[in-house]
Amino acid sequence: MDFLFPLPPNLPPEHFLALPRPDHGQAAVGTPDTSTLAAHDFDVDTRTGFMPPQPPLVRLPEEWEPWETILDDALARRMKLADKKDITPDDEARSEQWRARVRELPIIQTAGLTRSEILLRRAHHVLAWLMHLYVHTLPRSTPDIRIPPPITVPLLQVSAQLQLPPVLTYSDDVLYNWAYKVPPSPAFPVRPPALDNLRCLTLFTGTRDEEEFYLASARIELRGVEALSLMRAIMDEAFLGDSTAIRRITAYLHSLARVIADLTPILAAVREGCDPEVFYNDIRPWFKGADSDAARKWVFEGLERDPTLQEPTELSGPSAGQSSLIHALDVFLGVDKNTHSNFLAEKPAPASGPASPANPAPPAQAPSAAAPTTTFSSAPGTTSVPFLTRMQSYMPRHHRAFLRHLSASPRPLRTLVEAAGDAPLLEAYNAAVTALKVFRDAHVRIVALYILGPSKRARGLMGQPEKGTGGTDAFKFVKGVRDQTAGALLRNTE
Ligand code: HEM
Repeated sequence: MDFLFPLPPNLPPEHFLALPRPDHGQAAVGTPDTSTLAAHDFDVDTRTGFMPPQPPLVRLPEEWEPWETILDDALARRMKLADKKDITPDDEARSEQWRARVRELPIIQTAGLTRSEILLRRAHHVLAWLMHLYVHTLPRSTPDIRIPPPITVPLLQVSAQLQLPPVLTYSDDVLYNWAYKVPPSPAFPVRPPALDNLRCLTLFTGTRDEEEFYLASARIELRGVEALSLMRAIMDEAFLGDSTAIRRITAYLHSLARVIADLTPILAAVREGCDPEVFYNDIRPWFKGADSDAARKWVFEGLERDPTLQEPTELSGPSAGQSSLIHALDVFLGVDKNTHSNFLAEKPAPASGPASPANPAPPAQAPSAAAPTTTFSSAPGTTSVPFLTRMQSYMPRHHRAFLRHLSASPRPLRTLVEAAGDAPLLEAYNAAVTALKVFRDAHVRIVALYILGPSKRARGLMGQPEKGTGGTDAFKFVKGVRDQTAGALLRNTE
């Protein structure tokens, strides 16, 4: 399939977008190979972007069936979060029964999974889900969180292969967690799913609220696919850089602004299917990673059974802050110079070992002149790497490579716009940045509704301050990123 952004239909022949280029024909020597912007190398599909074009695998082969069975069992039991106020001794006994079965699982070899990325992805999905179920059903009185060898060993091995942290990521709960609601007709077996034709494979709570929470992101990923082809078209034109190119880039940027504008109502629609109190009290606690619980350490038992394994250091839970699409928009528009400078300033850096496949190093970050503007502690990090940069190490490695490719563009769009001195181009660039800022305005409102409000109510009900910062830091963080997006608008200096 041709990845070039298709020209709008019914263009009059004299329209500038329809004019033949003066230099069309053979590509000049040194032309950047922007066709790779959505190539196989980056695992970015022309129809589904960062989502796979075919529904993810729903079950591992026989050899790994014990993991699938015990996951099915956990989900069927509808186990309760350990810190639920209404948890009964019966609930506790049922979840302990399940955890005992996990501890008794054999340590299944993972060598046979390494032949296929798709098998590895499903294994990461299943094992990470098992680990979160195990950890968050452990009674609060348990001093340390000990993750048993039947989970630790394969999860760390699979994570090392995928170069992902051994914890639930956005790719586990969004990118590789969907199926068609209604399968496509056999005549069109590989067809990107319509936004309303998606369902999820795995849910902690089995609620529509949880499903709609993941699907909001999935729909944004799918609607955003067009942005990737526009980026490619703009990069091609930027290489040519003549006056026709500037006019075309201007038009493409207005299209990009429209695509980004379409993401905002999709985000806002999460309210129709996901109740804020259900999200805050019943869904979000399952996502917590090791760094959300200052009082208890996560101990990975069985590391000594495989000398290649290392104590993991990156253990935040899943976040849409790991969406490569939104990062790609930031990077392409050059907004990341602002937005990717948000540091965690309050927490001490966790002890971090050397980078390894299981502890993927965050992408290299150019030293930023911008001072940290917000603190953020619901998904903490090191003091030396900003949160959004760190979140890139939670993305599938091909998508990380894609972002690196994008940020290494020899002709960055923002520089081009600044240098061109062309008012319509600058206006079009600002339209795209404004659309992203408007998306983040809506996101700030969502975080207020889903986290800040419920955390305040929880505090009120308890009649005492909630431990930690509640939702305040998350709220400050997303507001900071929104303000930094607005700060990326360019002024017309003419
Ligand atoms: C009920 C829905 C949502 C809630 C409650 C929510 C909450 C949050 C929170 C608390 C953060 C701070 C980082 C963290 O804790 O992980 C965050 C970051 C972020 N979220 Fe969401 N989010 C929601 C939906 C979405 C959706 C659908 C997207 C789109 C893919 C999205 C994209 C992002 C991005 C890109 C960040 C990083 C900050 C930024 O770039 O603006 N969120 N979100």
